[in-house]
Amino acid sequence: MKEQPLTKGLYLNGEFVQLDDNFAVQNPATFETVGYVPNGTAKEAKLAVDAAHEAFKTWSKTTAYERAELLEKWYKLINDRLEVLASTMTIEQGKPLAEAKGEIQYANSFVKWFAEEAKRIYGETIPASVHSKRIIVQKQPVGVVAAITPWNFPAAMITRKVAPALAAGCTVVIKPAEQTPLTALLLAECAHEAGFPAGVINVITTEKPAEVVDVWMEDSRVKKVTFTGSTPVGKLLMRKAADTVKKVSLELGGLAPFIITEDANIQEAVKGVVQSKFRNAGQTCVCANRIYVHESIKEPFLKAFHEAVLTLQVGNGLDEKVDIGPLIDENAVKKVQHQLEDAVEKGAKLHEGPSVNMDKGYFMKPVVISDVTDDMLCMQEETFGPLAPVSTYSDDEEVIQRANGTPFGLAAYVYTQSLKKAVWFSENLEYGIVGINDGLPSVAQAPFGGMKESGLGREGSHYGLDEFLEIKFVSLQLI
Ligand SMILES: NC(=O)c1ccc[n+]([C@@H]2O[C@H](COP(=O)([O-])OP(=O)(O)OC[C@H]3O[C@@H](n4cnc5c(N)ncnc54)[C@H](O)[C@@H]3O)[C@@H](O)[C@H]2O)c1
Ligand SMILES: N[C@@H](CC=O)C(=O)O
Repeated sequence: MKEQPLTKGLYLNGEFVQLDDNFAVQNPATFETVGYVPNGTAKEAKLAVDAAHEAFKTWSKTTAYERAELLEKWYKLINDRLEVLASTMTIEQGKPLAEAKGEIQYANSFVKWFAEEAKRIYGETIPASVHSKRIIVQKQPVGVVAAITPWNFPAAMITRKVAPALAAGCTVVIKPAEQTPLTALLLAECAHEAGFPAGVINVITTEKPAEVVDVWMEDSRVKKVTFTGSTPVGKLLMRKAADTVKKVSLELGGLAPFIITEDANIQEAVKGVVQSKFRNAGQTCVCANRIYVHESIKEPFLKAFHEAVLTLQVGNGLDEKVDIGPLIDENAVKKVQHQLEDAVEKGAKLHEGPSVNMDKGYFMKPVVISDVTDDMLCMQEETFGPLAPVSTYSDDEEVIQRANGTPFGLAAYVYTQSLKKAVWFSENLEYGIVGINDGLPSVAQAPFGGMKESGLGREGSHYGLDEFLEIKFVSLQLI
């Protein structure tokens, strides 16, 4: 029997609210409508800030232990609903069910980590230069936080922001991506049942992102904006934040180099590059985008890489044999196809991928191209799809220059068996995250974020908590 589309309300001041105007959520694998959610407007955006501002007055005064307890309850409810959260994510976003479950666990690891970390928001005392004074440093929550998230990680990009914000004592207004609001609202249902007070968490779904987010950018009660998404939208928000001098964290696009040196273990490098390149059909900010292989191992690497790619199965993510689901929409498919055509026109060699027999859905087969040069589009702009361009290099100085020669600086990878090279590359790559013989470096306890135009600030770890805290210097004179 065909499932009925889910109908959900947006989450405002502790209630799920229906609106007359709703928009449809489409399954990118089948084009079916899988849900309807409210099309929030400036009105709901303002009501959300009113609620979050009011709730901040009491939430910010709770003890770290009280906040930790609620975060732990949220964690447990998310865990209990792992299956429904994952299947909802697969039908609205497309990623294979096993990957969706992995994302829910990854998302929940932030809730767990920050539940524990809430209790470790330590201040400091600093030796004063006169007998009569004491210098005390206190940390306090910044206030109402606006969190704007993308569709590629519909759960983890929310919890990576919201869990530390709540742990710090902030309240939040969230705008999930229009493609993936259902997962966000299920997370809100878990939070509601966990017992967070009304107004502490608000989720405004909308098909008009600028209308909602502009209200938050203009409102001086919103003290911080934390955004994950494309670099152009991130820059726009940074400009808008200037008027009220909001704190800003930006997790933006990448163009990750994946360097395989002459002494690398080729089988391990292939495993790592497949993991990094094709996770979420190539739609992750830290995906290998430019693969640089030392010229002396080009042939054995390409052969092993191509063989591995031919084993990948493309299809509907609900089918458990599937490794690669659909892309998010038609524009995503067009962008990757355009990069592929541009590369082949400029001389790249195509190594055909596995066959894909889907009559509907935004599917693309994974392909490898070799003889790639830096003037090709796939080496200059984020691909966000299953196209793997392989270029060769001859010495380390040359490849580091090519790897760093971009405005992006999110993640980079190096596969090598030489300790000296591992250290040299990790010190010279201008990237916020460097995976050495590791194609999957993201974890809750480590700082995630980019340099240059890939972003500002860090998420995850104790650094990610600092983003939601003000530092107050109290100068105490004993008179
Ligand atoms: N660095 C990271 O941690 C990280 C993680 C995931 C994704 N990303 C990046 O995100 C991008 C893919 O996500 P996307 O396509 O959803 O990005 P996007 O910038 O189009 O959208 C991200 C969010 O911004 C909202 N938005 C869009 N236009 C807006 C506007 N004018 N004003 C206010 N909000 C607006 C969207 O509705 C969505 O919620 C890629 O570039 C990827 O690298 C980065
Ligand atoms: N893939 C990232 C998120 C960006 O897309 C992660 O590992 O957290």
